[in-house]
Amino acid sequence: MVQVFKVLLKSTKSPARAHFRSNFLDTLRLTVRGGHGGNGLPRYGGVGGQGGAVYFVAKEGVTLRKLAQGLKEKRIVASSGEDSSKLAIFGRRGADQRIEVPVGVQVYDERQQLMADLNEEDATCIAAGGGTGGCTGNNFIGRPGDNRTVNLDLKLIADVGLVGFPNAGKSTLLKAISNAKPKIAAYPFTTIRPQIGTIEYSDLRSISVADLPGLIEGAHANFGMGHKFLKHIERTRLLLFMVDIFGFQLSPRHPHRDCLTNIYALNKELELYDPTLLEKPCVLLLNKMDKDGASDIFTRLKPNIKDLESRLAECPEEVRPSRVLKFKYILPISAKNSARITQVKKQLRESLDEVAAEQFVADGQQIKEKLQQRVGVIGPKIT
Ligand SMILES: Nc1nc2c(ncn2[C@@H]2O[C@H](COP(=O)(O)OP(=O)(O)OP(=O)(O)O)[C@@H](O)[C@H]2O)c(=O)[nH]1
Ligand SMILES: [Mg+2]
Repeated sequence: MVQVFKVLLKSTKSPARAHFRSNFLDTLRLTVRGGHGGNGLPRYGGVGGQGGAVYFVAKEGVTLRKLAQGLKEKRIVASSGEDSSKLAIFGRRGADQRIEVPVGVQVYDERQQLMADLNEEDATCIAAGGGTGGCTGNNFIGRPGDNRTVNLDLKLIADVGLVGFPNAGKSTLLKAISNAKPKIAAYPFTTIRPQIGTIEYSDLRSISVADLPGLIEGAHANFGMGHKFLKHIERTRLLLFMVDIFGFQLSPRHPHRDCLTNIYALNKELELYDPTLLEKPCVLLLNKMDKDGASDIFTRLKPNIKDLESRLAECPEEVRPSRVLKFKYILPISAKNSARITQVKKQLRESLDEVAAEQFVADGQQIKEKLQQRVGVIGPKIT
């Protein structure tokens, strides 16, 4: 495996290397400690102040890089509670440490257990609680606060996630349909960090689209920082697959794969990373239709792309998925010439509405089942 990765690194020149060196920060490890509880005063029954807590608050506009740069050290300690004294029988509570983190951060403890998913503005979680102040229950000796290492893992939240191999034209499309201004170039790995663009509709509705760096085969096994990017797909509601109608070849050392095989290969990467991703609603765009010969390829492959099962047996084994994707729509486009861009926008909106309607029905069903369980056998039947 390592060997394959080395070959891959060698064969993909500077842009790929830039990709691997990318310093986009989407994880951050911090040590957090709640303040120590103040001591009580046994003679007077005085209670020590509670130690301060370290807590995280999700805020738009904050990035993990800014957060890391703003911290003096990666250890955040809240203040201790004050001891009880003759003049202050109830010791003052220690000051909290309030840390702003980006919206979309998940907080994990040292055992990789999820502590909190801060997926909306102002969502809050206590990372380390303060120690109790000294009182009768603890012989008037203040307790230490929680002390742990936490991992902040940022997963972007967007309505739509763009998925494809490098150079397919994902960023070109994002530029054409949204307010984003991504870098576009004729070599793989131009996009080295996820970027979100917003599509504005005339009725003031807006949809967010995440442009993700191109995947490579083996991304599921973390080649090409695959996990770093695949994880962002998890939180999108719709996957927008994009392939070059002429196929793709990562480097002369790699096989050239036609458009159909690339669809299978993307399918397989997602399946290996997390098979539940295949259940997400998805749309397929076949790009670069402006180039000579594109229509012929499209006409030839269209029936097979529509029914991915039909040629699955001929797909090379290393990229053959065990379960194929079911696209809601398949659209041939030219992102560069903005051909069929209006249709893409329309389809994305319609597909998201369908997803929302399906979710609504599913939620309703779930509520009904819960009510049914509560009412039990003696209650009225809910229809
Ligand atoms: N002819 C043609 N070229 C296109 C089209 N869309 C994109 N390109 C070209 O394809 C190349 C790659 O485009 P990008 O938008 O950077 O591709 P990408 O998928 O974002 O690539 P990565 O960021 O490396 O994953 C650029 O040279 C684009 O000008 C298209 O519709 N037609
Ligand atoms: Mg790009």
